[in-house]
This record gives sequence, C-alpha cells and structure tokens, in this order.
Amino acid sequence: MDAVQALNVKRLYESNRRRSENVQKLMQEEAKKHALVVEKHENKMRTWRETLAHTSAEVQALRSKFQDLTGKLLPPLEAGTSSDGDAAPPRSLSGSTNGHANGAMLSPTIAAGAAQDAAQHGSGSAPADVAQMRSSGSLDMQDVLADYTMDLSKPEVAAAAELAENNTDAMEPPPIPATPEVHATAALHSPYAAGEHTTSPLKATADTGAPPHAAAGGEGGSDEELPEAEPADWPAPRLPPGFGGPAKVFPAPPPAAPYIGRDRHMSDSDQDSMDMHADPEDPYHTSPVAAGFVPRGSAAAGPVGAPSADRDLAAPARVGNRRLVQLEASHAAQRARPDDLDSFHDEFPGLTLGGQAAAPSSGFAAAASANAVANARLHAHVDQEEEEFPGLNLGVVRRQEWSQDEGSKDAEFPSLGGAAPAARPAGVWGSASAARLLQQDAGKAMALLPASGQKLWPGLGQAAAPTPTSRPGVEKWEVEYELRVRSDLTPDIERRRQMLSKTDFEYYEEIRRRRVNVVDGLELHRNVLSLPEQEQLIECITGWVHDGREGRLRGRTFSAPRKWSPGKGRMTIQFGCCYNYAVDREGRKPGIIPEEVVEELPPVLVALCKRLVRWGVLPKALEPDSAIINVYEPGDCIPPHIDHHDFVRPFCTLSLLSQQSIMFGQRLVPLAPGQFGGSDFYVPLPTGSCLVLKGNGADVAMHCVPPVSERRMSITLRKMGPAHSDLVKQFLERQRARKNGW
Ligand SMILES: O=C(O)CCC(=O)C(=O)O
Ligand SMILES: [Fe+2]
Repeated sequence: MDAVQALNVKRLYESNRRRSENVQKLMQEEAKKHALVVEKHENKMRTWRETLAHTSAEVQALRSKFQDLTGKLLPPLEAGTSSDGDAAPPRSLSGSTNGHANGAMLSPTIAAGAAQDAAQHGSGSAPADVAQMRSSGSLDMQDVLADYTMDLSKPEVAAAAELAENNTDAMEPPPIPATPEVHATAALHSPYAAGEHTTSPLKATADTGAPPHAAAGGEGGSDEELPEAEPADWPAPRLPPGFGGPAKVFPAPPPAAPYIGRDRHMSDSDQDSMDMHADPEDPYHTSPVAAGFVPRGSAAAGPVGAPSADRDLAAPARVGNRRLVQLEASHAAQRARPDDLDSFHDEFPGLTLGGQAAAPSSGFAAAASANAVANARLHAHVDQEEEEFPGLNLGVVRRQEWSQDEGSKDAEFPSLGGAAPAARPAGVWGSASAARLLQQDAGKAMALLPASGQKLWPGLGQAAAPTPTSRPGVEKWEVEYELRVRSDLTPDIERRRQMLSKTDFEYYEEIRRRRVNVVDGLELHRNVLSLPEQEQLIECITGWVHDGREGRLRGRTFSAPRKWSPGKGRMTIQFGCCYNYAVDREGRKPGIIPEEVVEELPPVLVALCKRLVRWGVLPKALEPDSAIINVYEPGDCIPPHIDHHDFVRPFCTLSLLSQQSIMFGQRLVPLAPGQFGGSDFYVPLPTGSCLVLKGNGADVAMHCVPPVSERRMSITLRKMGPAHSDLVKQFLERQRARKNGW
C-alpha cells in the first residue's frame, strides 16, 4: 500500500467514524424524543386512569342514589297502574313542587342504571313511562365519560362567574313585622343584639315600627292575606312551620341520615330540575346532622383526587387519620379552658380586651414579611402567566401593592435579604411553605425554629422537596403554599370537575304578603378540598390557635369567648382585617375596624381564594381579601346574623372536621342560650365543602350554626368593600412605614 492509498483508507475510516457518530447522535436524539412522547402518553394515560377510576366511583354513587330513589318511586307507580294497563300519571321523585315528570328528571346515565337494576332485581311490570325511561340509555362508560367531558367544552368558569355576578344585587332587607315579644326575646338573648343584627329584618322592624302581623299569628293574619290564586309559575304553597305564628324551636334533626341531596356539576344544567325541597326527608329541609356521611374520595366511596400513592387515600372515611389523631391529642392537651374571665386574663393578659394583644416579638415582622413575599410571589407568578397566556387566570385581581420587584423587596422587608430574623419566625403562618420561603430567602431562618414548631408541623424544617414543575395541569403555587399535597397529581381541571354543586335551594317565607324564596342565591359546592387538603388546613388552623392562645398573633387576630359556656360563641382567627361582631368596649360599632391590627391573609388562604375564583365558585372581581376562621368546640355556635355589608357579596364559608348544619330563615331568633328558632331550613355542610352566600340567601335570610355536636372549623372568606379595603391598606402602609411598627 503506497502512501496515497494509505491516506485514502485513513480518510475513508475517518469519514465512516464521523458518519457513525452522527448516526449515534441522531439515534440518541430520536430516543430522547421518543422518551418524551412516551412520558407524555404516560401522563395522559394516568390522567385518564384517574378519570376512569373517579367516574366509576361516580357511577356507583349515582346508582346507589338511584336505588334509593327507585325504592321510593316504584312501589307507588306500580300500585298506581290500573287494571286496564294504563300507566299511572308520572309523579315527581321527591314530591317536587315544580311538576317535572320523571323522564325529564333523569339523565340517560341514571335511567340506564335503573334499567340495569331492573334487570338485576327482576322488577316486574313497570308503567310505560318507566319502561321507556329504562330503555333510554345504556350503561356505558363512554357515555358517562362523554357526560363529564361535555362540561369541559363549555366556558363554565366564565358562565359561573357571570351567574354569580348577576346574583349579587344586595337586597335591602325588607321591614319584617315581628311582635314586640319576639323582638324582645331576640334582643335579650342574642349576643349579636347590637351587632350584626343591625341589618337584619328584625332590627329593620324595630326601626320602622311596622305593625306586627305575621309573627303575631293574630293581628292582620297572614294566611288570609295571601293572594287568592297563586301565580301559575309559583311552586305550590308550602308554609314553613312557624310561619304565621310565634317563632318556635324545631325538633332536633334525626341522627345519621344519609346524604341524599341533589348535586350536580356546575355546567350540568339540564339535570337541574329534580327538586328535593318539598320532600320531608330532604336533608336540606330537615337538617340531618349526617353523622354517617361518607365524603366522596374516602376509602369507602372510591378514589378522588390523588391516586393511592400514599396516605391520601389511606385516610379513613372522615378526616381523622393517624396524624390528625395525634394533632387532636396535642390540641386536647392545650384545650384546657380557663373557667372564668379572670383566669383567662391571667393567662393571656389583654387578649380578650378588644385592644392590642401581647406585645409582638420581632419574629412576627419576619413571619409577616415572609407572608408578604409569599403573596407577592404568587401574584407575580399569576401576572406572568397572564402575560404568557392571557385569560388563563380568569379570577385574578391584581394586587399592585404586593407586586414588588426583588430590589424593592429588600428595601421593604430588610430581614429577608440579609440577616436572619432576630427571634423565631414563629411559624405563624402555619405553613411549611412560608417557612421554606424564609429558608430560601433568609437562609438561616429555619435554624431558629423551636422544636415545638417542628412538632406542630411535621416536615417543617426539612429540605424542601423539588418544586413540582413537571406535573401536567397542576397549579404549582397551590403545592408551594401547601394547599394541595405533593402527592396529588390530579390536574387542576379534573379536580374542578370533581366538584359537585347545588344551586337550587328553596325555602319560602312571606315578605310583604308575597311568598319569597329567602334562600335564593345560596350555593353549596362539595369536594372543594380533598381529604389531605382538609388535613393540611386543619393543621394550619391548629397551629394558629396555638399561637393565638400564646399571644403570638398580632392585635385582634385571635379571640376567644370571654366566658366559656355551652352555646356561648367560639374561637375566631381573623386575617386581612379586624371585624367587630358587636359593639366593642371602646363603643365601636360592628363592622370592619381598619385601625386594628390583625395578621395578613396567609399564603395558603390566598391560594385557596385563587382556587375558588379559578373554579368559578366566586366571581373574579370578588376574590376575598379577608378571612375569619371559626373554631367550634362541641356546644359552640354562631348566633343568627346577617353578615355585615362592609363585606361584599358573594362571600363563602368552607367547612372542616365535622359535618354540621347551618340554619337559614328570615326571622331567626335566639330563644335561650344556644337555642335558635324561627325556621326549619338547614343546609348540612359536608367537610371540604364551600357554601356561597349571596342574593336573598345572604341578605334576606339570617343564618346561624346551632351548637355543634362535634368539633368543627370553618373558614369564612370575604372581600372588603372598596372604602374599607382602602382604609385598611392605608393603615397597613402607615404601620409599615413606622420602624418596628408592629
Ligand atoms: O361557621 C360557619 O360556617 C358560618 C360562619 C359565619 O356565618 C360567619 O363567620 O359569619
Ligand atoms: Fe355569617
């Protein structure tokens, strides 16, 4: 081989090597692409598997509901079949007053379930309409999925928000005549007598001095004065007990009634006509404190939310897994209530006086700063998302004051960029996220956390898990701020679809001789919080209560009844603004008190507000900026009231720990400590649900939570009216401007 040949061979070899390298590179790239595609498909598959799992649980639930209903429906129908074979006239499943026929009320899915049930249980000759109903669908998973998928295609968030906005007209409560006796009883017993009742019909009556009639059961009489012929579109008259007579206490609700309320998905308007309200067994009417209620997603009812990867689904039917039991134990240890005001004062000087609480430590400044930064981050994130995907965050109200850039953040919150806070950051926000933010931003904060903080919030102080950026459809900030648990991979949109809503509450009372649905506008949304999310929030609240009792929450954030006795109030935690339920010691009227200090809305609650807006539970313009947390021990209650108009409508309340009922009525009266009368309309509030109050439900009907049978927590989220929110902001700014202003 001569030199030229050798060179050629070498060149050939080189070029082959290069080529094979290129081929390898290409193959690697292809493999990467392939892996990405596979991953994408796997994600999709997982989502579908979850949807399927959820859907089959749904189908089970629907079928068992249907079985309940057919149990009620079929015997009378079959009994009504005359000997010549004529079908009995269709009857409403629930004795509904709206006159819809069965067929119209049942979705193909339910009808299909009926068909299957009938086949399985061999139910004999059915009337024609039932037979037709049974044949009008097939129990096909695809159908069910299609039903659910339909929701997605509608601009439901916008529609729901619009719906809500259309209903926000705040009605002036009409002057409702009440006897002087009834009014006097109310005034005597109501802790709110000079408080939230200011806007109540009762107060209005006293002010206008309108002549008594209905409640007197005598003078003027109410029944005779009703129009002789009811307008055709009105439901048949159903005078509520106590109507036209003096207010009375209704018998205690039957125990352990099953939850059979009619739920629907928000956009599922076509199935809306099934009306349960005239049914005397309707839980919304007769108030079962449904002790046996099993939340969807519990082990008993099938999966919801996260797949069964960890503790989430292993949780027992009620929120109460091992961690919660521990928490309960630690809470019980703290719970020893002072017997009287004096000992309470000894323990927490100044705490119940209505003024500033114990001197805050500089740790609060750090925690407050962390909170502010956390909120700023959340809002900034949403802003950025909006730029990238306009309209994505339908519900965002920009809070300019928090949209600080990194530079100004340091100026505003010096502790964050520089040295660690001098004292414990207190963990007041009850959220490991806030603590993690401190860790990230200040670097050393975690080292200062006391052992107790770590016990209270397990996992606090450990290294943060990697931010879940790669989860398709999961709101990263919900995880970051510990609203959503890390193991919950269910896309946000799917979580939203799992929410069940009831918007057709009815309870008629007489107002100016007309029958009015005084609970019109109420909405109950279930499955807003998954079980593990409820747990996390309960942990947070437990932490806040703990800190509050030790005087570590600023100003009037925490308050407890002056004297603990059954039926006497409950503990409250206020964030965002200070609110007077009744005239305080300084003689200030009920409503927002802008010049009182309270802690800011913690990130976990900001994330919750944003979820409510994103899911269409609240209109985007009304994202709450304040919260009041009520912690009810057994026997605690909230007396009848109408929420103050310093807060805009709609507002909402979320329920935790135990299912209790809330009572609504135009003329609720406290009859004796812890006893309320004047209505028999109750709405059971399942754990993890959100009750929205607006329209008549917020402004015509009063509401109260009678003494609870078990411990309960609620989170009431409200937006301040513009005048008050400006005043509160100004006050905050002044506080911030002052050195060590806290
Ligand atoms: O505890 C509840 O669910 C109701 C609370 C309430 O009515 C209020 O805070 O105004
Ligand atoms: Fe309220």
